[in-house]
Amino acid sequence: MHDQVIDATGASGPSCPACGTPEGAAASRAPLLRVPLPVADDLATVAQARAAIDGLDAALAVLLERRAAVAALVQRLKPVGGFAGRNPGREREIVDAMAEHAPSLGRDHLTKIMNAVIEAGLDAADR
Ligand SMILES: C=C(O[C@@H]1C=C(C(=O)O)C=C[C@H]1O)C(=O)O
Repeated sequence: MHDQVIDATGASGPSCPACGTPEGAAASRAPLLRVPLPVADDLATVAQARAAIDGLDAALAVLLERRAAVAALVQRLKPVGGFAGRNPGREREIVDAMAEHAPSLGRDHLTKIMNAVIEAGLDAADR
């Protein structure tokens, strides 16, 4: 297992690495998510691999729920929200940034994954 710290913001200046909130009052309210990152080469059995998947999926579920809530906020804040306000340019930027963190998945797979994530988030925001 390896520690990997991801600066999810890409922003300069001091900010919370987990949420991008600039240092200050709001940052202290943001919970942190810390998860083990399994390495496939270290796993020898189906049971070990499934346990690793279960751990990753638990973290993914937390991240996806948070992401959907923040994406729903954007729908309320921007002039045209929901599916009508879909922004392919912004979605490409998201995939490009993610591809730097996941080079072995690559842009094509990430595009498929994020398309599903974004569509499900917009659908959830609609309800
Ligand atoms: C959140 C936004 O609205 C939509 C949803 C996106 C997302 O879930 O990341 C990205 C772009 C838009 O299609 C946005 O415009 O930033």
